[in-house]
Amino acid sequence: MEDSHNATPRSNAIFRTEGLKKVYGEGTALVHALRGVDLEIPEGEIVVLLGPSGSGKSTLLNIIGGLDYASQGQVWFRDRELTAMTDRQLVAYRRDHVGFVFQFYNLMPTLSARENIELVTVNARRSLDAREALELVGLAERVDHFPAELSGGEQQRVAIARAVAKQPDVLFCDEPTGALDSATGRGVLKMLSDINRRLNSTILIVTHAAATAQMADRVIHFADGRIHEIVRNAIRKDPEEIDW
Ligand SMILES: Nc1ncnc2c1ncn2[C@@H]1O[C@H](COP(=O)(O)OP(=O)(O)OP(=O)(O)O)[C@@H](O)[C@H]1O
Repeated sequence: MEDSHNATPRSNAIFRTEGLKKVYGEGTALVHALRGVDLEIPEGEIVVLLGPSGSGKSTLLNIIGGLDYASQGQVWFRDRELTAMTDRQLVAYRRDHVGFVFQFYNLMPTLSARENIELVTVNARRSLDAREALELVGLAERVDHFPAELSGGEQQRVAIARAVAKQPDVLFCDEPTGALDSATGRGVLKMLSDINRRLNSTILIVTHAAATAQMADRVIHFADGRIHEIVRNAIRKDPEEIDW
């Protein structure tokens, strides 16, 4: 990644925000999606963001993930200020450091599982090959299958393999189990928990499923564009041990 602004000293936080605000729209149609968020996320943790619909969770994820711009305030990734980066630097940040997993998988329907993964690893600095990535999610035998030949849970596992193939420092997961039944969703969360252990990736999960909080190191409760409460779990449960 290219150098950007180094205004503050390094801490063990992978992300830090100060006074982060986001306003959508203009004139009388203003929406205050983030109203001043101060946050530190330590390296290597699983962090779950919970909160009512419209409280700003996805907005926060998108800004930290370099997909959207803040209106005010600052965000640091390690010692680099994301909010001071140019578009080109943000592209490099996403390419080199970040993986995304969305609710609806976002796989290319005309490409096989292998090709979907190779599409994103072709420019990556250090990547697993498609088969290795699919092995991580238990789908190595489906490497030549197309999305339409896979169940929803399997498609989400391919999407996770695609996100982790770049060996990102951080995985952003926006409602990763929102389109899945609970047993399949539990399997997907187990994959994320295993990836956190094996690759040491920091994982941020936005979800409506409150029980997911039990698999986290840290739970951020959001309300009305602000952090309402942060809870640190003494014990992190395996998704298979959680009472859903
Ligand atoms: N592109 C946009 N333009 C205008 N308003 C937006 C835009 N994106 C989000 N909003 C508004 O910002 C607020 C926060 O939305 P956000 O999607 O971050 O909430 P959320 O907590 O993730 O909600 P959900 O759980 O329903 O996904 C909402 O009022 C939403 O309508």
